[in-house]
Amino acid sequence: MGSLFQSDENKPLLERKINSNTKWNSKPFFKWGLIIFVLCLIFFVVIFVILKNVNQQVPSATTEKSQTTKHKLHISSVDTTYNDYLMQCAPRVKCDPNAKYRRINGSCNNLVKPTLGASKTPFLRMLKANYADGYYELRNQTNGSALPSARVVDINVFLTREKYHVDENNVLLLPFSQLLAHDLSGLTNDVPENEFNVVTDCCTDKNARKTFSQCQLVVENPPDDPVYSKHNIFCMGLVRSLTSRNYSCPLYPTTFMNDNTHFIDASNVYGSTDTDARRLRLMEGGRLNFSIGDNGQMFCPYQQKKKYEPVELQHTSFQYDSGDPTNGNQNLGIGVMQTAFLRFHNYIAFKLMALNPYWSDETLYQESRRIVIATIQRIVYNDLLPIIIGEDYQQIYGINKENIYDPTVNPSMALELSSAAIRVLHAIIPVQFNFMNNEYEITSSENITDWMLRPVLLPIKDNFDKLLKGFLETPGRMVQPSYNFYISNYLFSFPGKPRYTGRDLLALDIARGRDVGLQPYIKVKHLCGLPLAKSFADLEDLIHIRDINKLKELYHSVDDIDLIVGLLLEKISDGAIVGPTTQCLIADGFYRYKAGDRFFYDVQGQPGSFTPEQFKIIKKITLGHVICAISNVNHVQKDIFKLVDHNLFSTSKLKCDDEFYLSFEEWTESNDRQEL
Ligand code: HEM
Ligand SMILES: [Ca+2]
Repeated sequence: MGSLFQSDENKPLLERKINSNTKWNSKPFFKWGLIIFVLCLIFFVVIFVILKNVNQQVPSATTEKSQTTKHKLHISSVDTTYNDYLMQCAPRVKCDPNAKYRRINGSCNNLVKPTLGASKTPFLRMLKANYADGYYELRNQTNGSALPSARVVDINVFLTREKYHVDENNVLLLPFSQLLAHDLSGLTNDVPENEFNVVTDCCTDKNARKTFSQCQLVVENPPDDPVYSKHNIFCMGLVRSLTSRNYSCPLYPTTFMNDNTHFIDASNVYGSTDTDARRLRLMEGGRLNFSIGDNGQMFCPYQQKKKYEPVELQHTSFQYDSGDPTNGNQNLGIGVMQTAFLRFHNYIAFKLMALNPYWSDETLYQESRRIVIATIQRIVYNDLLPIIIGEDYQQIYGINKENIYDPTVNPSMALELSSAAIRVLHAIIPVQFNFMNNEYEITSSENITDWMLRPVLLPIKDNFDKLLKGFLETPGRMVQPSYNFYISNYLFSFPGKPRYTGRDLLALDIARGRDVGLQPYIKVKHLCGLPLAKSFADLEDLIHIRDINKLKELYHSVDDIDLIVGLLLEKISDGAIVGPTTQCLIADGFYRYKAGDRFFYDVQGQPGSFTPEQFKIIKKITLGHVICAISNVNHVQKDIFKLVDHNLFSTSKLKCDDEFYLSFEEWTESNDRQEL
């Protein structure tokens, strides 16, 4: 031992100096050395355990590494096939870094990876795809047996206890959220056709399931189905989604492409391809093309007859055209929103033209578009998200901060979000829409499911205004563990045919999660930093024991529960309208769509940034301004998504004429000459 310390001279200088300054002899030094050694050992063990835990929380990507963590709550997402997509399929894109306006297809937002967030690029995955064959076949339970039928899950867990709890929010929350959903996400059905180009119904066509892989998503209705069995309807002919293979881009594991731009950029108003955008433009005064309704009001243009139409669209007399016509026509609510933002665009274009008579059609179009997009982004982050995930959560997550653009953030939509978490809001779909006049009288009501894919009611008389008024004045349905009875049974029933020819939206959502290969609920919950459930009993922290017991009867293991099923059953978090895992997934997504968007309205120092004076105006625009500008509704509430009884709180109703005047003076050319 002594000899060890005799060779002290060979030690590094610093250490030797310390030793020389202390009067340690070899014995205490040995003692301290041992202590330091033990402390180091403990330190390394702790680090090892932490790292192991982190690895378990975020399973490694198949092809690409995790993104940097931006905040302690942020999910380190995996981006499974984006690099493969870049190498094998991405088109070459040349960007102009000085371009002032975002491109229609979303490319060139990120100047390093120009296709990030563009339309027809892969959805992001937070966790690896979960398929039986690791590739495409729908997942099985952990014991190898098939998952329970999605319809059976709905009937047993949700449908039988369907009650209608009303909310303090109004119905407007629904169509605006839906408009947003289809701005961000566009998964397309892979509709099978036979050799005569006739669309095949995967349920009724006996051979279809053997012939077409698309038909694997058929959902079996149980023999004791409360609605369908007495009419001898034993299945729902759902079809799988288009994959990258349909875009001549064979990626492994199966990759789904977003048909819309991933950004919040009103792509469902303007289109996600240049061809669509051009078709939708009037090419005059910067305005969008439109049609005229009964009373001379402006509506979306009619859709030109397409050669091929999915079966659902064939039974309608006419369809409106828009940036996402399939979803834009889906129900009267989203139809109102599509119309509202088309009108708002044309309203702004008209105002800008009055201020700048010499501006070209292109400049008027792009400037109006830029203001419309900024308006939508502002409503989402200022008014919508605080209701959905809660203001505090939004603050903690860092979503509220201005000017947070970071080119390393991937702005893509995650499948966990689009095919599960956002769809939790399907629970707020009411049964009916009320038509209301400015005297607050309900003049009629229509079942939403009776008018799916049939926007024919919209342009009749003053229906548009009355629907909008009805949205503002009718209490919404609270998020709860069920969808309403109609949407759970009569979705897309054929006009003229009985309602029971329809489908079940909740079963469809469960099936869609399986189609895109989502991991089960507990894995995603754990990814959000919540405890990993190892048994059904462990679910009790967030799910009611009564529901756990039902899940036990349906699923073999806690590890088999479908994501959306768990999300819908979770206790609602304080200050939010959704549970903690949904909150976490939504927060993650909306952090991306902001921090990953170079053209986000509050980003400064970019060619597309608003001038400080323009920015001040943008910050004043609310959904109230939009409604007042584009409709005959004459009063709106300040908290636009809150239900305010006009009898009790007449002062909280603001008069459109007085309160919601919009001026775009800051866009006059003399003020903004360098930028235009
Ligand atoms: C009356 C209102 C609504 C109806 C009838 C409705 C119905 C539907 C249907 C039928 C689908 C396609 C399901 C599939 O094949 O996978 C869908 C998809 C979707 N819905 Fe809704 N929905 C409504 C409102 C909402 C709302 C309020 C939200 C929430 C923000 C929402 C979010 C979504 C999302 C994110 C998708 C997936 C979009 C995609 O990736 O293509 N929906 N909805
Ligand atoms: Ca978009």
